[in-house]
Amino acid sequence: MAAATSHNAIVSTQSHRWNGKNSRLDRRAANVRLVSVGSCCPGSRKLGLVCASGSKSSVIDPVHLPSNGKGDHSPKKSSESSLILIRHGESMWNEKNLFTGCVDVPLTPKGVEEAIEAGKRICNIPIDVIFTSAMIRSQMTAMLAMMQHRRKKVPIITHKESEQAQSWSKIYSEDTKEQSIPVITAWQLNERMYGELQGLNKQETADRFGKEQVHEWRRSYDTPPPNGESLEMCADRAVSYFKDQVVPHLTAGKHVMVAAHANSLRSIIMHLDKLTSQEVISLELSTGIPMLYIFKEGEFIRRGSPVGPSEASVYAYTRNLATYRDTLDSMVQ
Ligand SMILES: O=C(O)[C@H](O)COP(=O)(O)O
Repeated sequence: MAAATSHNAIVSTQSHRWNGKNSRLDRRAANVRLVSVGSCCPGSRKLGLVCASGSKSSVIDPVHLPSNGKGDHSPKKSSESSLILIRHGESMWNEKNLFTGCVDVPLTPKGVEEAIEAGKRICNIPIDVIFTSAMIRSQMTAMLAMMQHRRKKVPIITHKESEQAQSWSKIYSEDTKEQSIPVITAWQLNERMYGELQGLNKQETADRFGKEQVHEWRRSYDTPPPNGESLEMCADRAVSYFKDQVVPHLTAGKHVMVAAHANSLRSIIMHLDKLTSQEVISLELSTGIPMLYIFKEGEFIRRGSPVGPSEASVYAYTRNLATYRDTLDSMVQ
C-alpha cells in the first residue's frame, strides 16, 4: 500500500492517509495554490493566493478582509459551494479492530473527541444542510462537530419515514427554522455491507485467509467480501444518492456536509477525484478528519484535508469562505 503521498494539491500538505493518487482534478487545480495564512481561529484576516503554474509564480495581493465589521461582508451570491466530507470518529468496533460494515455501533470516547476536533476545523465553513448515513456513528459525528460551529445554527434530524413522523416533527416558527440546519439521514450512505466478515477481528481474519486476500476484500474496487458488498456495489448506491440528492443542493449554492463511512466515502471520493479502480486501492480515510471540496461550475476541486489530528489545520480558504469567516468574526464583535 503506497505511503501517504504529498499531494500537489491546492493545499500542499502531506495528506494524512488520504493517499489517493494525484487525481487529474488535483493536477489541474494544483496550478493555483491557495494558502490561508491563518488557522480557522478568529483574527486571521489575510488570504494569499499563490499561482504556482508554469515558470512564473506570483502572489496576488493578499485579500484584506475588513475586520471591523463595517465593510460589506454579505458574501456575494456565491457561484461556488463548499462540500465537507467526514468519516465518523473512532467507533467501538474500530477500537476492537472488528469488521463493522452495516452493524450499527456507537463512537468511543476517542471518537467523540475526534468529532469535536473536526468541528473546530470546520467551525468557520458555511453549512446549510447535512447528510449522514442511517448509522449512529455518523450521526453522532455530525452532531458533535456541529456543536463547535461558530454560526450556532441547530442541526435537526429530519424525520420523513412516515407522514406521521413528518407532521409530528414540524417546526411552526419560520425564525426558528431559519436558525436550524436540516440533517438528512440516508441508508444509501451506510458503510459497505461487509457480509460474513462483520464482527470478525481484522487481524485474525488476515491470519486465517491471508493478508493479500483480506486487503483485496477491504480495498479493491470489484472484489466483494464473502456475501458482502464490493466497493463498486457500495458506489452503486452511495454515489447515485450523492448525485441525485446531494449535488442539487450544491448546484443551488448550498453548502453541504456529508458524515459517513470509510468505504461509502471512498466510493464518493473516487467519483469526485475521478480515481481509477487501481488508484482507489490506495485511498484510505482516517476517522474524524474532515475533507473540503469546492463545487464550482459543475466541477469538484479538492481544497485539502488537514495533515493530521494534531495540526491546527489550515484549509485552502477561497475568497468566499474567507468572507464568510470574517462575517462570523464581525457577528461576535
Ligand atoms: O466497516 C469497517 O470495519 C470500517 O468502517 C472500515 O473498515 P475497513 O477499513 O476494513 O474498510
